[in-house]
Amino acid sequence: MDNTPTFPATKPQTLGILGAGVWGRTLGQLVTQNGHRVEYWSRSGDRSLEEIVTEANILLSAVSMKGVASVLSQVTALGLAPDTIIVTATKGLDPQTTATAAQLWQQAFPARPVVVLAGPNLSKEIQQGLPAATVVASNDEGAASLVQAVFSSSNFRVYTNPDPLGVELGGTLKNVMAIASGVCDGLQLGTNAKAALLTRGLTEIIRIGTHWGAQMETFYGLSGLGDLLATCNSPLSRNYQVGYQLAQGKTLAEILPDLEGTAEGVNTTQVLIQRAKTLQISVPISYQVHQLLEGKITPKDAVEALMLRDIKPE
Ligand SMILES: NC(=O)C1=CN([C@@H]2O[C@H](COP(=O)(O)OP(=O)(O)OC[C@H]3O[C@@H](n4cnc5c(N)ncnc54)[C@H](OP(=O)(O)O)[C@@H]3O)[C@@H](O)[C@H]2O)C=CC1
Ligand SMILES: O=C(CO)COP(=O)(O)O
Repeated sequence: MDNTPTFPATKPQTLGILGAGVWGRTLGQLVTQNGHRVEYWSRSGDRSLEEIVTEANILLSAVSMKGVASVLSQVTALGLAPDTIIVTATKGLDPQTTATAAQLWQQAFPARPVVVLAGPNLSKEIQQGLPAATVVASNDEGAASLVQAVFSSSNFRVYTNPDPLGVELGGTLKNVMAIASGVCDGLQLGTNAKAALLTRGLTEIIRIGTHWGAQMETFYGLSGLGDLLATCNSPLSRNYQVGYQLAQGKTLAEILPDLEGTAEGVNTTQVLIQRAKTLQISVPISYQVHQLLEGKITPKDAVEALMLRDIKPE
């Protein structure tokens, strides 16, 4: 029996990748290896956004959250070809609206398929060709299947999912818990503490996500638990690095300039607390991370505050 893996055949696609940062270039590397054409757009690049948008069958945004609204308004002004599919790989919350990136893209292009790509995807490991898996989620099954075919390879196993909000929130909210995990390891609190933190952190993510309208089961998948485990247990994670260095006594102003790329969890925490307060959702771990990022408490204060909360059933 021939064990050569067979992947869904798809004719060569042209991907326009917005945001030639760490993740954009890593994703571009994956699809180039699969025989597809990639054109990058970056503010410092030599290709115009119009050129990239015009040529793309698939327009993939790997822009960090702080830039999504600006890029989106430029793309909206240009317009898209009728059959262009939008993929968003951003893991963040918009500071102005608290919306996710996919929600902003879908609001701007209501009749067009929007696919969310998220999973346990530390870029450096993927750049080394190490095996990984991810999820592509959309309300449009055909669009998700096409993106699945474009990215699938022997090193990158891609699953589809019909809950784009749950997939995106899993990847977004885990970054808050990654900061907390970095603090946990930076204070050398041990494996028991880390296990308790991740377990309660997943509960908090599910509470927020289902309140937001996502499906509970999505958070037990690759984009939820999977990405939580990868990000919270790796010094490759920028968000983990933020927490670890805060535990060592550094300030955010000292930490952020030295990071490679963007630690989305800093902005996500700020926006999440704002939204949780309005909606009165209990987010004890996120709240302590916020207090820490604001410089209002020390890492040890945060741990003590969580341990001394009123006792309750699990
Ligand atoms: N790195 C990783 O391991 C992973 C990252 N992600 C997510 O991908 C997203 C990007 O992360 P990452 O690539 O690491 O971050 P980087 O900081 O390396 O890249 C961010 C990109 O966003 C672009 N950008 C930022 N602001 C603007 C703006 N105002 N206008 C236009 N472009 C802008 C930058 O463009 P320019 O080049 O023009 O400056 C840059 O290409 C984040 O949401 C992250 O959570 C998801 C999975 C893995
Ligand atoms: O999203 C990621 C892994 O899935 C990358 O995590 P960081 O943004 O914390 O580096």
